[in-house]
Amino acid sequence: MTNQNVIVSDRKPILGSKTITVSVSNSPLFSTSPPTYFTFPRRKLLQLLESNNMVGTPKISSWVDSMRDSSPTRLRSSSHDSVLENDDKNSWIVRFPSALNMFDEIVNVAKGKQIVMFLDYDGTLSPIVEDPDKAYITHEMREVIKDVALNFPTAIVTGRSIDKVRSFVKLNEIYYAGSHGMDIEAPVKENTCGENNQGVLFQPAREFVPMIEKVVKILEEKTKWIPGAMVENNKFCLSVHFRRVDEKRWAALAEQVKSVLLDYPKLKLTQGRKVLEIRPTIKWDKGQALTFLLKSLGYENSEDVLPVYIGDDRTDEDAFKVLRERGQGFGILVSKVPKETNASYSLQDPSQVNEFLKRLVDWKKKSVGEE
Ligand SMILES: O=P(O)(O)OC[C@H]1O[C@H](O[C@H]2O[C@H](CO)[C@@H](O)[C@H](O)[C@H]2O)[C@H](O)[C@@H](O)[C@@H]1O
Repeated sequence: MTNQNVIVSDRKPILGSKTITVSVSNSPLFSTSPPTYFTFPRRKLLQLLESNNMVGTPKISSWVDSMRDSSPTRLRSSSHDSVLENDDKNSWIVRFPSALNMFDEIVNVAKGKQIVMFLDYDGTLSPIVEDPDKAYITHEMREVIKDVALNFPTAIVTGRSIDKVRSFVKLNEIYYAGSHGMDIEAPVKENTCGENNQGVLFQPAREFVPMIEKVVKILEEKTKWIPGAMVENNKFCLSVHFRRVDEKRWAALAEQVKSVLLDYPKLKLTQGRKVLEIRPTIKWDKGQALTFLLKSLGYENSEDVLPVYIGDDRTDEDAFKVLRERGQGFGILVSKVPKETNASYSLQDPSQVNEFLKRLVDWKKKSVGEE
């Protein structure tokens, strides 16, 4: 059986449907001429094609390559020329200058406009740590987010579940967009009886919750023999962490995740920082969540709004891209190393994010005092 004999009729159905139609001609396995069309159960056909090296889905080795490079794509530089690497760094910081150094320019643009603040959580408000359950924010960071929220509409946009991120942030005054924006809640308000009302605004992937729960259980079972692997249920999506897995076992982990995905064509894979993220194939991401929130706040077509999004991860690029396309507001990438990005400015780490937010609050208070 050779590659020339079997043509998968369309690439897309490989990802999305239970069966795949192929055309077959002059194959030793199916000797038919003229070409004949067959429809196969998806999983069976993919296994057959894969075992014959004939399928276009990425091989485990390319999964592992991408896991190795699992922060947002670094700028490639010549492996043998460290001067070029420095040049890359210098030209990168010129293209994406520090938001602290450019603070005056930023607030100049903000004059007379309503800033709306969007903040990613992990790697932006809290430093990246080995144990995802211990990604706490500092007291200082909590205080400054609270101040930001008192001065500007503020949302935390995260891959985590809202419950989890709320347990870290412990603030009621802000919007939360959890599960990569697939779960959006308004600030908690106390009703007349003194009870807290949590306002769910949008959940475009509600029907996926049972599927995610099932896949979490399956993956926990399938990865429990891999030391350090951890599966996190993010409600409308899930994460398979490999930060604490020995690199020698990354291929094995990828195999397990890939085998599960074959059974769930309505789920897709994305990647974050040392994490494989599995989520519904629906067209919804942090960028769409940002657009949704601006609309909910009444700024859909406003000229007088300045959305600012601060984030560190690949998934934040969807929001940076939306801002670039709107030609309104800007993204700030949190990174110590040059990376491909749609952001406009950069900050190095959560402590610089803290400083930037503080300066923004001080500027706002001062400008209100001057009015
Ligand atoms: O959108 P985010 O708020 O950035 O969430 C993305 C993922 O963040 C978390 O994982 C990352 O942070 C962990 C704690 O520092 C770290 O151990 C892990 O390696 C990082 O990938 C979170 O646990 C994931 O569920 C989110 O998808």
